[in-house]
Amino acid sequence: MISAASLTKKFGPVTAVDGLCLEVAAGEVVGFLGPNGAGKTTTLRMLTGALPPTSGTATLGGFDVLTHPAEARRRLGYLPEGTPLYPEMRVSGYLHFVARLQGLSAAERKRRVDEVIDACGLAPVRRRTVARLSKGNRQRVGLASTLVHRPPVLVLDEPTSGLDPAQTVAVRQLLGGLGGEHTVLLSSHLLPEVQRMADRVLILAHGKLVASGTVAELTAAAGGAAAGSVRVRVELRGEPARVREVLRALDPAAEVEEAPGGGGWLSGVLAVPPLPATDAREAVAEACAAGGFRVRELRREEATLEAVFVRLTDPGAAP
Ligand SMILES: Nc1ncnc2c1ncn2[C@@H]1O[C@H](COP(=O)(O)OP(=O)(O)OP(=O)(O)O)[C@@H](O)[C@H]1O
Repeated sequence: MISAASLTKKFGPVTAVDGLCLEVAAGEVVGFLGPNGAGKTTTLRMLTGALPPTSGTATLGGFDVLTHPAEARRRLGYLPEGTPLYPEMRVSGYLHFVARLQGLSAAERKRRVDEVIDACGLAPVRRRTVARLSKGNRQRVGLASTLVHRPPVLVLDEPTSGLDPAQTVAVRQLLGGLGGEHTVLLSSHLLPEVQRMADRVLILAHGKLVASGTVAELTAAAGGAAAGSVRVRVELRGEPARVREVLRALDPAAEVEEAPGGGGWLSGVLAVPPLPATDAREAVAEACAAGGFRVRELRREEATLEAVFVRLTDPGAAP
């Protein structure tokens, strides 16, 4: 539904996007992650036809965004960064205006504007001018304007950026309801957001795709990449030097420090290499029992998308 082939953009000496290839299938919700300056906005602008690439092609619903812009745009709802809105217009007037630009008939406009006002929770402010809206409501108007012509493809650049936590939750819920009916590509800095909403994640660094997969696939790969070992966290009580000695027998780099709350409890984090037919936690539990330590917590630490992101986009770790 969305596809890019060898998409490249150079701004003078800066290569913002470097030979990017991607595919988003119909009905998928894909999160687009990357640190500042990775090239996310530039990519989304090229995918939507807002910015011509230096080389490569982008298609929406099978239509090349440069050679068939009208067909491609009809299928697209694009929420650019910092939604441009007309501050002096009223909410419903603005949405009618956008619907007319999208070629909807008068009857369709009336029906669709009412529908998106309801779907986006804008009924209480429909008569307000855009200038008087909160940032969260302005963002909802931006989203409503991308949905008004029922586009199958949505490209959303940082849809929750700058919102307070309550507004973020509301906008996220709104976006959460869009999967299935729409194909969504959404950029974000917020890893938990992407972790919750996206079927699949693309990670961009230095203009190149460095990872693509489901959240589960990427986190599993990150866990495995740490020398195939499993990270285990344990909270225990024992003589600190002896605890260090026992845990470091399992992992020479085990970290041991005072646990939050004090009271003589220590916290240890260690990476246990793969053991034949034994769970890493069992090995730690056995070592603690043999050391005579009292254990109050023992758990496997799952790699988070955050860890994947840091590992893949860290300049020191970048390929
Ligand atoms: N119009 C432009 N002229 C020159 N350089 C640009 C232009 N737009 C973007 N760049 C450069 O291209 C690179 C990628 O920028 P881009 O805005 O696409 O990154 P991003 O991943 O969206 O970052 P952010 O998360 O900060 O929005 C950056 O080095 C940026 O400075």
